[in-house]
Amino acid sequence: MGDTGEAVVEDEDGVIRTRALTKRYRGGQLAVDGLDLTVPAGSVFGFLGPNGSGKTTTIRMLMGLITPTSGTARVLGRPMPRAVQSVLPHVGALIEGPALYGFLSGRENLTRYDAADPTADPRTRRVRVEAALERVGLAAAAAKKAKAYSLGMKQRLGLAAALLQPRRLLVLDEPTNGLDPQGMREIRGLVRELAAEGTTVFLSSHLLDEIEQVCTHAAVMAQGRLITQGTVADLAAGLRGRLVVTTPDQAEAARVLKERGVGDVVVADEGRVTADAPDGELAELNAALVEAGVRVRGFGVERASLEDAFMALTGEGFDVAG
Ligand SMILES: Nc1ncnc2c1ncn2[C@@H]1O[C@H](COP(=O)(O)OP(=O)(O)OP(=O)(O)O)[C@@H](O)[C@H]1O
Repeated sequence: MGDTGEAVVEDEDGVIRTRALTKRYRGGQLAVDGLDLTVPAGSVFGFLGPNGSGKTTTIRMLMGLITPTSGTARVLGRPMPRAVQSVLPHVGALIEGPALYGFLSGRENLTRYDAADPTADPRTRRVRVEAALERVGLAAAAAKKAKAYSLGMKQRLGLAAALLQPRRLLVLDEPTNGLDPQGMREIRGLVRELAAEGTTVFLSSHLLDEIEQVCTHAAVMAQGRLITQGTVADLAAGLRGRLVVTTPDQAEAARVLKERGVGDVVVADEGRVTADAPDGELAELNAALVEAGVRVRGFGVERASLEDAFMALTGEGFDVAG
């Protein structure tokens, strides 16, 4: 809306930056509550939270589709929704499933998308469309009608549409939702490739392992609020792992561990004894167990997962289903 004069710049404070971003829907629902988000350039940023935690609402504000109730959002250094016209050409988005014409082929759908972009040169349209089809692995199925596509193929076609132009930022809302494991792998592989080429990718997910597999950074949402954000490694490392000893001699193992000053020793199920990961040498502890006659069948530290981090932070489980 008029604010297209300044060039889009790389904001050193992040490709996406929100401050106290808040959305209260008309019905009174506080969907996003005071969100401060910083997405570094070049990151694959996972926006994680259970269903209804405010992810889609945030993405819709970032893309200028809805107006915040209060607070600010900057994308590529420009304020949204004010600078929507200068920002969106640099952003590829896949939100709530792509809108496709079922009676048109994949290729024809992409051609339509490209033609709807006033900045796209019609003379090079064919080349762009073929390159995008190739990119997402749909070249062989390009002549098929979109209604005959599987969910995964439709999702890939949506991604192809987002990739018709080189993008600085890709915003993907639950890109693997409803896909089978093979489809998920393909989308994740594509995300990794795009990131390797320097595109910042912001993707929402309610799947913790997905975030752990593809993201460098993550933010965790619950009930409209940001719980934490940072590198995925730091989020999990913020929690110490658990020592896990597998043995038929659980009571004796527990006694030895306590004697050695190991904290929070718990006799668990399946012949396991767990405890805080110790500071000292693990081999010595193992030797002490063996020396005391404990039959050690397994011994090691289990790394804390993002799911552990989420539970530690919220005191709640994560709805990994769905
Ligand atoms: N248009 C709307 N009007 C009123 N309330 C809404 C609207 N859209 C979403 N909400 C509510 O806002 C909250 C956040 O929803 P949102 O869709 O942003 O969450 P989400 O994390 O994206 O979840 P999902 O993964 O289910 O899409 C929910 O309580 C939801 O019911």
